[in-house]
Amino acid sequence: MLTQDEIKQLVAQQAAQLVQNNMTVGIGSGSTVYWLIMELGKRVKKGLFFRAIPTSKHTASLAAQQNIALAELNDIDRIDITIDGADEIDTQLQLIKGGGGALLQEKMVAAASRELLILADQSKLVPQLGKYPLPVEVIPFGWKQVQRNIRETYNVEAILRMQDNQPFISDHNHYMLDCHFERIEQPDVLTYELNAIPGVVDNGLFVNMADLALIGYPDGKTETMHR
Ligand SMILES: O=C[C@H](O)[C@H](O)[C@H](O)COP(=O)(O)O
Repeated sequence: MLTQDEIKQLVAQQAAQLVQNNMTVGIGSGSTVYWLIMELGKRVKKGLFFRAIPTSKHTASLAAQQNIALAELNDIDRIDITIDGADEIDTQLQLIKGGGGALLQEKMVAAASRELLILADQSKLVPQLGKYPLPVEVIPFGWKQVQRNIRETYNVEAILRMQDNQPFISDHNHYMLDCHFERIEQPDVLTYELNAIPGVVDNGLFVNMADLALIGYPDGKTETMHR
């Protein structure tokens, strides 16, 4: 039986084979994507050339260490494929992302992509989104008003994410509220409502964005899901 980390490596190895010469590729963030970057680094060493649009500072730095060519989202027209992880995936391939704090750039890069492929181990598959606390990225000014608004509107806990006893700061200098919905009945409605609250920058629901998901299992099998 494979460990969770070995499953992440397995799906990353398969996904890395999809990258072809001269493609423009969005590279997600997180521990699954770490293995993707390592695999792509090996292929770059053997002569593969592609442009990567990173979704976080951390991904940019890992990719640079692997000699992967980086490009800015502003400098390209369309991205051929983006490969990313997720915190939860439902059967319709709706997602919760942002557990690592990178949801804003991830969503922008995904939106500019012809195809979004999600890599995950089976523990991320859920019948309904919401057990994983939904990250909501907010500007620091007046963030408690956003917290109060979410608490009162939805009767859920919205907890300020902390790191080293300080508020967690995203790559774009925002705070993160982790919202314990437990059950999200209508992700399409919720994402719209949350993003309409003044002070919210974006939230971790990725609705109708993923085209494919590659799911890995402890027995070493993988499954491709389509939306
Ligand atoms: O902000 C982080 C991203 O949305 C990640 O893709 C997500 O948290 C999954 O990360 P991991 O592969 O480490 O479980």
